[in-house]
Amino acid sequence: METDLRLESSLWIGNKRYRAVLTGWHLKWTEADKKNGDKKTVSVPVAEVVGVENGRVEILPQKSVEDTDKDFTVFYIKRSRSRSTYGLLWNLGRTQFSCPSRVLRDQWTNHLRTALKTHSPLRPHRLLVFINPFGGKKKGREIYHSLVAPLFELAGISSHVIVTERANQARDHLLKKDLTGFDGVVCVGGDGMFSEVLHGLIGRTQQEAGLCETDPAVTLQPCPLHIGIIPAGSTDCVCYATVGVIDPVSSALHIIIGDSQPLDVCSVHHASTLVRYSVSLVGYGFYGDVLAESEKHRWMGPLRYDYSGTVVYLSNRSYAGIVQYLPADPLLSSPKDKTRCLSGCNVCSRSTERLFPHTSDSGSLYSSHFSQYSNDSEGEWVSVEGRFRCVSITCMSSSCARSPLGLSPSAHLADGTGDLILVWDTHPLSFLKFLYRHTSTQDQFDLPFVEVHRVKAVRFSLPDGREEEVHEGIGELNRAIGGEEREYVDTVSRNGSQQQLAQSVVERETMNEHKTVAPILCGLCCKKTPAVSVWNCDGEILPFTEIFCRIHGQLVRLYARGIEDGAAMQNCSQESDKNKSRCITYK
Ligand SMILES: Nc1ncnc2c1ncn2[C@@H]1O[C@H](COP(=O)(O)OP(=O)(O)OP(=O)(O)O)[C@@H](O)[C@H]1O
Repeated sequence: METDLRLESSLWIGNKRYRAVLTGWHLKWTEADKKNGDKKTVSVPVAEVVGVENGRVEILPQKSVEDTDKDFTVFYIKRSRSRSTYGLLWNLGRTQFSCPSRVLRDQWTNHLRTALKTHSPLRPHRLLVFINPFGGKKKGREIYHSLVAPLFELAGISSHVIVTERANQARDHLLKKDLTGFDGVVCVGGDGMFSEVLHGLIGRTQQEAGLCETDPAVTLQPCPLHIGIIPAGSTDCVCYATVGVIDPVSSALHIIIGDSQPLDVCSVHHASTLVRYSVSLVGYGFYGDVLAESEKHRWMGPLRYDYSGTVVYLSNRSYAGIVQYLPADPLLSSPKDKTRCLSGCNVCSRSTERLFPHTSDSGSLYSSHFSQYSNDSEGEWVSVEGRFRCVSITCMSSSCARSPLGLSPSAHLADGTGDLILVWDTHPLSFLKFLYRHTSTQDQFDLPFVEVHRVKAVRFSLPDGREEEVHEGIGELNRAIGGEEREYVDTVSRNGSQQQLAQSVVERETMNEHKTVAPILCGLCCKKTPAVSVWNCDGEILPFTEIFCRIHGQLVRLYARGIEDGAAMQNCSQESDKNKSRCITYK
């Protein structure tokens, strides 16, 4: 096949002559009229060619076509470093080639298109796109139509676009409508919009497999459709943690070339109900309180998180609880091993083999049924009890622009585990040190009051005597979200119901007679300290305090590849000409 696709000839870029070679896996061009030592070669992997067009064509920022019959334009991925982020920005590279004849031009374009089909079989052809017009700065529509749609068109992807008119529309669509013919689902919005798509796709997959999502003991079926995220929200945490940059063009290019990044998902249950799915943070104590407080100040915009963080910090709260966890195999990895889960991560690759041992291709991966959890449940549960500043479970590093290394810098995207972070009650200044370390490169786990464990499942309950009081709170919260306990607890909306939830949390705080930690300072913080906090689940308040969390290894797949190591790529680009074919470099 490689020999069939091989093509070699002289081509011109401007008035310079190049020797161009298509080998099947790479398109390379080298200046022809220079001495050997001065010759520069550009090598583009075929897998990273976005499209090939006849004529002299420009796509971004505006499409323009000059239809000449001896020219063709190749579009491909070009990387650049971003000053503010760890990952690499992907831009649309473009080179216009001229041929001596139309016949040769057609030969080049045909060969390149055939090579694309042969060597990039996982590229999507048809996508279902949901745009939240109200996410972030309300620019979702503009971002999609000006930056993303032209790239999809160039790559020959057809898309069915739905601009949402209400919260949960995307989730409901995915749960109920015909999805035949789609290769993936793209959400244009923030983490809330991603969560809608996540819930819709996981729910739909289990429905079709006849599995009961609400039962924590059931091993869920991985979703067959990929998810693409075009960041257009306020925080875009999931995009940052899986692509390394928050940039719509980079994300669109990952979708186009059919990148595939498996992702672990944490299911959160209360008794026999499924409460929610999470991919980044399930946090009790500080993170729950900050979310509840911030919901009261939505009018402040993104500033509300800083304000609420300060208020909650000053109120100096800690909460009693019992945490039970099922440790993951310590021989595989550790949350303190100082490694980072980057593109091509070995730990995650080995996990794919471990989680799906009888599958060699992605098609059968989705059709088999697994028993990963039943083996794990034979392990030993560990139980700890005490007062905590916060209890957090995260399935990924949860890095973001503010905390570039994240809540758990060595967490993996797809190893079937989560990291449980326990911050015991401590002096306010020590806790401040812990929080501050998230913004620097200092190790936030290297503190005597912090523990971190790699886990498969976590159970949180309240010490004896607290349950009744909490159930009253749950009843109150359930009334706030509109009635009795439901099998599937609907906490997805960040709008009305979420505000009511926050309000009822506040009411609960002021009604509460339990005061366990003396407030420091005054004014803001002289409210009575509540006996229980709330859970923050990927930015939503959960209506239950006692929960059970289970990590489902590689339950979904994103059009992403994890964070590319910018430093390594740079070293690669400094390699000698001889080694360049091994590196993904462009000039
Ligand atoms: N048309 C709509 N009207 C109102 N709410 C919507 C609509 N479409 C989606 N939503 C809801 O809006 C919520 C927030 O959207 P989104 O996540 O896109 O933006 P964001 O909150 O600004 O960003 P982030 O989640 O990254 O902080 C989501 O939970 C989603 O369910």
